[in-house]
Amino acid sequence: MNALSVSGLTLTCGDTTLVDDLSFELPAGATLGIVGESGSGKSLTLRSVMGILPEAVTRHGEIRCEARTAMVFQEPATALNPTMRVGDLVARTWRRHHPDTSAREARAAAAELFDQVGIDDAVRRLRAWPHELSGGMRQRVMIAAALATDPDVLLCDEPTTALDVRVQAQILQLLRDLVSERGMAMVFVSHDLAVVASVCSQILVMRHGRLVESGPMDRVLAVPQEQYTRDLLAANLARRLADREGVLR
Ligand SMILES: Nc1ncnc2c1ncn2[C@@H]1O[C@H](COP(=O)(O)OP(=O)(O)OP(=O)(O)O)[C@@H](O)[C@H]1O
Repeated sequence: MNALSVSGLTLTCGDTTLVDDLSFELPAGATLGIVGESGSGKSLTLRSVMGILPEAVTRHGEIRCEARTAMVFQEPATALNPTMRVGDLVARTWRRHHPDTSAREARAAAAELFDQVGIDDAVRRLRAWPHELSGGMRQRVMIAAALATDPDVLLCDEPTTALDVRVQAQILQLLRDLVSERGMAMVFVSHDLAVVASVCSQILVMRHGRLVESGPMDRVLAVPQEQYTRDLLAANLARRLADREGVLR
């Protein structure tokens, strides 16, 4: 059964085509990475699924999604409301999706979610303001808020790009654990092929709003069919090696 099915998705802004006839399917519980350079249409594709496209963008094509979706964004600093304690954000989100629960139950659920996403001393941290937390902790709060809606599909838009490499690895590990524990499907967007390869078993490569190639991660990485995918792989390897030199220097 598919959690998500996208068919002939085309997005335009005036005369400009931003995403061109994109089709893909996401089986329940599967993990799909969407990669491509900046401007290739990855974020807009996710936003189409979530139903939060910018006003100027027009959508054609069909998106079938019976499953509950939740989205995690790149910049937890801007996605979090600075005037709301992080526990209140998660408890409110929980309550919106579990309307029969009391405020006390919602708070207990928020503490439980904080615990699940690896926030230490969860009950005390409920009272923290966003600015009191590190980038990694803020992203954990955003993931807890997404989980408060009991999603079947987690949509991640470059969730680790703003984080340093060590914290990035921790958040990727957390996402891997959550996906396997909850049997959730995930679509993970990144310009970084290595990041996507570490959390997803399927890959979809995009360029200029079009599908370049897609398939099982292992096959596409081992035997890329398209020159663009080969170039992406080479660029990724070069960047990783440069990072390594930086570390060794
Ligand atoms: N609100 C908008 N109005 C008009 N065009 C937009 C809007 N948002 C994005 N675009 C354009 O749509 C194209 C795809 O953007 P999108 O953000 O989906 O790319 P992306 O692959 O996610 O890149 P990035 O990694 O830089 O976010 C780009 O050319 C971008 O300039």
